Amino acid sequence: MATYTALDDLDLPALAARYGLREPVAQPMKGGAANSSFRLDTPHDGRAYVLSALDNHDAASARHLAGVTRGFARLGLPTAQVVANRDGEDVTLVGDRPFLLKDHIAGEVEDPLPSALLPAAGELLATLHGLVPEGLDLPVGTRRLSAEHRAAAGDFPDRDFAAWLDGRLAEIGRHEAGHRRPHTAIHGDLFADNLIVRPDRRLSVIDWETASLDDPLLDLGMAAVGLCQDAAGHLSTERLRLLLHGYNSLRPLTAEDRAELPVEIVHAAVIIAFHRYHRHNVRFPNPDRATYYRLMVAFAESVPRDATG
Ligand SMILES: Nc1ncnc2c1ncn2[C@@H]1O[C@H](COP(=O)(O)OP(=O)(O)O)[C@@H](O)[C@H]1O
Ligand SMILES: N[C@@H](CCOP(=O)(O)O)C(=O)O
Repeated sequence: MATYTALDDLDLPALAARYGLREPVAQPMKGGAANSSFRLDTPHDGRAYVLSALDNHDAASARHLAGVTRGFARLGLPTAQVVANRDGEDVTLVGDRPFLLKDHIAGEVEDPLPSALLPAAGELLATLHGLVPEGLDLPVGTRRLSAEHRAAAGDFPDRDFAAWLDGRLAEIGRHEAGHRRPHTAIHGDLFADNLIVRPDRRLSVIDWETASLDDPLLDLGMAAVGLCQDAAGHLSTERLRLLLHGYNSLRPLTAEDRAELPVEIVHAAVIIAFHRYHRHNVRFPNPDRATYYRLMVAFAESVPRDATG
C-alpha cells in the first residue's frame, strides 16, 4: 500500500504558524489517489482551506504545481486559489515534505457527475482549450505514455494486459501519425473527482497535476473516460453527446475531429489502465485494487469506432 501522510503525521501547529492560521481544525478529505488532502477550518473567522501534503512531489515540482494552479486561476478558470504562507511562498516545506494550501471551494464532488452538468463540463474543457497558457511553463506531452512507461509495461506480469497495451498503443500511434492537431493546454484528468459542484450548481475544476500541452482531443477523450461511463462501465454515447454539446457550443469540433475522437477516447483509457496497473501492482501493491485497471480495458473495448455522441 502507498504510505501517504495521515492526520497523525501532520505537524499542524508548525503548519498553522507558517500560514498564520489561528487554531485550525483538520480532518482528512475523501478521494485523492496521489496526495493526502485535509480540510482545515478556522472557527474564529469561519474560513475553510484544503491542505495537501504533496507526497509524490519534491519542492520544485510542488512549486510548479502551485504556479500552474495559480496560472489557471489568473486566466479566469473556476479553480482553487492557492494561499501563500507568511513568507509569501506557495509551497511550505516541513522537513523535505512539500505542502500546498488552497481556499476550500464550497460544494461537493458528485460522482458520477449528474448528466445535467455534462454540458457545463464540456464548456469548461472548451474554455481551457481556448486559453493562451503563456507563462505557465506547461510540459509538452507528459500525459502520454513515454518510452519508459512502455518499457515498464513490457515487464508487467499480466502478459495479456502487456500485449493489449502494446497493441493498442501501436494502433493509436499509427493513427495519430496521419492526424496531427495543434496543442492546447489540457487538464488531463477531468474525472468527476476533480470537479466540485458548487452550491449554485456551477463547476470548479481542481487538480492540475496532469496539466500539459497536448492534443485537445486527448483531453476530451480523458473526460469521456472520466465522465461518460454507463452503469456497466462502458462508454455512454448519450453522456458523451451531452459533454460534446457543451464543448461544441464554445469550440466546435470539425468533422475530422469528431471522426478522430474515438481513437483518443481509447487512448485515454489505455493511459489510465497503465497507471492503475503500475500504481496498484508495481509501485504500491494493493490487493484490493490489483484488478482495478481491468475496468479501463473493458471501457476501451466498449468504444464504438464511430462514437461521436
Ligand atoms: N480546493 C478544494 N476545495 C474543495 N475540495 C477540494 C479542494 N481540493 C481538493 N478537494 C477535495 O479533495 C479531493 C482530493 O483532492 P486532489 O487535489 O484531487 O488530490 P489528488 O491530487 O490526490 O487527487 C478532491 O476529490 C476533492 O474532494
Ligand atoms: N483518474 C485517475 C486517478 C487519478 O488520481 P487523482 O486522485 O490524482 O485524481 C484514475 O481514475 O485512475
